[in-house]
Amino acid sequence: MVSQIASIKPVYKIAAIPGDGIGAEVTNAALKALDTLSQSSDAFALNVNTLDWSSANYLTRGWYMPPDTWEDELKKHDAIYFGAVGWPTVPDHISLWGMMLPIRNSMNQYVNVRPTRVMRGTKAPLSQLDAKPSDLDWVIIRENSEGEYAGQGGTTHGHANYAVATEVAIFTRVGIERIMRFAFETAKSRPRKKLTMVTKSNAQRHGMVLWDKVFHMVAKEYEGVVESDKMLVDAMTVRMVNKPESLDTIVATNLHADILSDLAAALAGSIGIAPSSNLDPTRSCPSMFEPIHGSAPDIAGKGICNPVGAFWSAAEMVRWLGQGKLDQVADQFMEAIENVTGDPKTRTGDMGGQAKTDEVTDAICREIERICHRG
Ligand SMILES: NC(=O)C1=CN([C@@H]2O[C@H](COP(=O)(O)OP(=O)(O)OC[C@H]3O[C@@H](n4cnc5c(N)ncnc54)[C@H](O)[C@@H]3O)[C@@H](O)[C@H]2O)C=CC1
Ligand SMILES: CC(=O)C(=O)O
Ligand SMILES: [K+]
Ligand SMILES: [Mn+2]
Repeated sequence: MVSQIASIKPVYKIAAIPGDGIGAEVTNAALKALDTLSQSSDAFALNVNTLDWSSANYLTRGWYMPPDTWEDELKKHDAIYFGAVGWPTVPDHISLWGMMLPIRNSMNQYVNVRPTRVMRGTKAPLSQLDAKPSDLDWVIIRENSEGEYAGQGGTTHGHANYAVATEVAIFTRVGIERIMRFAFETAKSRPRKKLTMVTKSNAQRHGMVLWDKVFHMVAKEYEGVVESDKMLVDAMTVRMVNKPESLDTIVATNLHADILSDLAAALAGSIGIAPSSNLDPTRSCPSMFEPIHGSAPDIAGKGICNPVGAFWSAAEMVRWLGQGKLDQVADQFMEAIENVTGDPKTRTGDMGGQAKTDEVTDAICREIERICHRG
């Protein structure tokens, strides 16, 4: 699907789904930065197809994604760039199940990679506990296709005061094994070669126990290569705060990793800086890149949201698309991001500054141009 210009520069087709609230604001910022990066680096080009799938349009059209055609539509692209979905006018379970979760499921995006580290210029709450910025440098590998978000369950007597509802978590051997292998490979690729596996296998005695069992099985194959250990999720929150330097790569279920990654982002300074990659490691479907935060209705429309998590997600998209050939360009993008977070004048309110989203975006674009033209 990737075409070439003058037989050297790859052109990638991107489906951009800005979605709701600040999702749209940060997507707009990320697309500007990506445009600057592609032109300044001259290493790739993007053909961006923006899809108007949102809660506002759901309310008038009755659908988030066009029924029957959305899967084929998305599969025409090399990657998906996503903002966020969710707005107070639509129940959150309708919006999440109207767009984001079906995409993750249908596009075989069974891995969600969530790196966190303390970016230059960030005031991490952990520093009050004498932790150094370098003490927090983690990658959370989130199981993204089943577990607590499998969508199984139901409601009986929903309108009665004796209503019954079930929410069934699903853990499959195949699902666990593939996420464990991905996590061990990620840990192996990082300098510390260290993996911590998180469950709640004391209280939850079936699915979580299967997680432990498959983890120990896969761990044997990495003996002497990757150091690994196991934590219960409640104690894990304590370790993240008190001993951040003892962690590197972390693997956890859909729900646990969702929660732990918001905690990780807050410990690193702000939820506004954290990225995520929803990956189909088989590359048979487009992978999806989005900041970990939601639509933030409390600050939407004010032009003050932090676009850094969206930029970092965009850098990860470039890295994924390039399959090794665009790593240098993605690194230049990251260098630009940290130069901008490092400057107090270009930090948004969540990072203790006063800059507007547009000012940060302009600064990033200038920095990208400077870095790419430097040499
Ligand atoms: N992947 C997605 O599309 C996600 C969607 N949601 C949806 O988003 C809506 C709001 O959810 P919340 O629980 O409030 O989570 P949220 O992540 O949208 O916001 C939580 C808090 O963090 C702040 N925040 C988030 N991103 C920020 C940024 N870039 N810059 C500065 N501050 C930022 C917000 O202002 C808010 O105070 C809901 O409808 C929810 O279902 C939530 C999480 C992920
Ligand atoms: C839904 C949500 O909160 C997440 O994917 O992070
Ligand atoms: K998001
Ligand atoms: Mn979340």
